[in-house]
Amino acid sequence: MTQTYVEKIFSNKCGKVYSAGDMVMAPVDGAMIHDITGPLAINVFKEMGGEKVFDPEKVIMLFDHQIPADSIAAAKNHVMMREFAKEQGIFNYDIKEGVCHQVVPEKGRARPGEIIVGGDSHTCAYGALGAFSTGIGSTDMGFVLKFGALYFKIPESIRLEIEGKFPKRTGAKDLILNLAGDIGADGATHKALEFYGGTVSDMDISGRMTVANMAIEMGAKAGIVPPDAKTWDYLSGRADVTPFEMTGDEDAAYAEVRHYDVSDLAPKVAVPHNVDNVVDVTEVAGRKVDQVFIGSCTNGRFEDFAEAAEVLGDGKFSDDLRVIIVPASKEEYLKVLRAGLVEKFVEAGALVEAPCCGPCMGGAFGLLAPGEVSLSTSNRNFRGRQGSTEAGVYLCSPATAAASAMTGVITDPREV
Ligand SMILES: CC(C)[C@H](C(=O)O)[C@@H](O)C(=O)O
Ligand code: SF4
Repeated sequence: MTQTYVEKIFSNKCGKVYSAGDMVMAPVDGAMIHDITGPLAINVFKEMGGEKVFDPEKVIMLFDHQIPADSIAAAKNHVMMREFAKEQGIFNYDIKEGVCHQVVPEKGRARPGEIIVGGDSHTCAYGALGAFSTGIGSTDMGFVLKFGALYFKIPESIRLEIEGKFPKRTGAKDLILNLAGDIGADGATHKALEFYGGTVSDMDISGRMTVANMAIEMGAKAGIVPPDAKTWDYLSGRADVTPFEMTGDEDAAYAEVRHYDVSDLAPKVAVPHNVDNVVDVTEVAGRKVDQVFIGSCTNGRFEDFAEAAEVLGDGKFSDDLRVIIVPASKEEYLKVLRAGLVEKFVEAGALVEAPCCGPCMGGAFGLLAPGEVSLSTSNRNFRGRQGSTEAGVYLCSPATAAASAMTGVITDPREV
């Protein structure tokens, strides 16, 4: 019998052969809570009569959205969660490590074949390491904290076969924006995306994280790259793992198989106010930008900043806009720092901030005024996402962001 990768994960975890569509109560290997949704989940846990969490070692707690506390309400949430962590014996990364979706993989807390849930929609990011990981609501999270398991309807998978070599200054972000444009914001609702093909094998873990991260922008429950040597390499020294082989069978009952060739891919931009509103950069080139944000769980890694730095060369950022650079984690921040990129970006005119979500969600800082335009390497451009509902957010790759930051208008990075 053949199975998709997702069907294999659930069958292994639940000890019986299951297929897409089946409802199962599956144990979770990890439950991530952060400063925004964590307090709600803890309240639900208590309302359910919860006294002790199912396993403190499997609960991952950190603060990333509003750090350091940007309001009294945020500070109170942090206090409440710190107390809960202490009382439950949960290790709390607090404000020290960075954005949840970077920190969880980095700390070796998402592994191939595991089922991980998180109180955040981009939890699908850990699919980059072959885990079935998905975002859940706070009521479900309260239940998970108590019981360590959750009802899942095993999703059907869409098999994506990606081939070809990325042309100059295009990469993982352009690919996933292209897929979002093609599949649409609800084209994969209740399904999982499974990524295969030479392009995906060649992609480093950073690129796979960019791709898996945005699966939810097509409505998908998960976006998964089955493990290979790169996955095990990334995990060695981070987690106690023994490599194994597991992949979706080619002739499994996929909802759909789609083929893509990236050899002719152009740098892509998602235009306000929807992620699937995707065009080639050439179509919007020349539009004025007020703020450039390079960071977030989608593109806040060393590889992303190295790409931006390569485009920047010895140049400067335009005086007509603000450039905000925020590494996604302490580990990534230190890599950027040690490579001399912080100095380079600061000299070029950027603000480099400590690891956090930053302007991505219009939470802590870097908000836009009415009429302003942001160019952002993050994953969402909904109306009001980064401040005023009268502002516009364009999404792009770090290369496009850097090229545009130098000119002050949306710029094709291939021309810099
Ligand atoms: C605050 C949080 C619940 C939210 C999410 O679930 O994704 C945020 O991280 C986002 O990116 O919109
Ligand atoms: S960086 Fe943005 S997308 Fe990622 S978790 Fe934070 S707010 Fe959500």
